[in-house]
Amino acid sequence: IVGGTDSAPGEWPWQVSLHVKLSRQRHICGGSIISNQWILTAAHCVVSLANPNIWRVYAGILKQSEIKAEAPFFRVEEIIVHPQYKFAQMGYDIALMKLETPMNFTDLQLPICLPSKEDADTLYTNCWVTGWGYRKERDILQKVTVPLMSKEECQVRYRHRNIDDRVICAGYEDGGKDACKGDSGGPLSCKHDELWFLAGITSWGEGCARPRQPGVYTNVAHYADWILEKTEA
Ligand SMILES: Cc1c(O)cccc1C(=O)Nc1cccc2ccc(C(=N)N)cc12
Repeated sequence: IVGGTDSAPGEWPWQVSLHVKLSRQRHICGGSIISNQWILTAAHCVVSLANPNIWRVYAGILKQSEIKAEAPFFRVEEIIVHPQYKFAQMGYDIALMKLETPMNFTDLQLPICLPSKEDADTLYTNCWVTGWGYRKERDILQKVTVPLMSKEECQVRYRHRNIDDRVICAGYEDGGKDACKGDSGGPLSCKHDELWFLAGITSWGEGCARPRQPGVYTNVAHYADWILEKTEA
């Protein structure tokens, strides 16, 4: 996150940190709790690390420094990448992780509401992106508020890309506040009528926090059917 501030404990209880343990262990991406045994993240986070056994899901944490050898984590039973995913800039940047054991919800680990297909054109006016990503891997979970941008304007900013209703763009004309690498897979959380909705999944952007180069997020409402089909099976 660029230009953000420290989050408070329990402020984003659906935010998880996805770690991979090979010879060493490190944070790879963010993710969101959408039920007691499903995490939603970005396909580009998992597609080259498709073995569920190397992943560790940390929930209910605020600081990466809380993640010590004895810190509890959830193992991953299954990873489902969207079948049409090729690379982030082409869309379909969405993936599901099924936890080996369902989690108990606490004040520090709770699901976020999924938008329905009909919510695809809701005009959210209070959206935040969170993560432990660049600049400088941060210890405390960072948060920054970002205004949503129209598809038309976003297409102008990314004229070599196809910006359609499968993505949401958000950012400032003058830059300075944005998600960045390492925040990938994490939530774009929008508060609407007193409830928080998972409007987007942090996907890509040209650099980070550059003027006129907004962040691009997977439009979760567009994939509502796919998520239900895969998680209700
Ligand atoms: C390619 C790259 C790096 O190597 C290091 C840092 C950033 C980048 C980059 O151009 N963009 C990015 C690479 C990977 C994930 C990203 C996620 C969000 C954003 C965003 N601006 N909202 C930019 C990303």
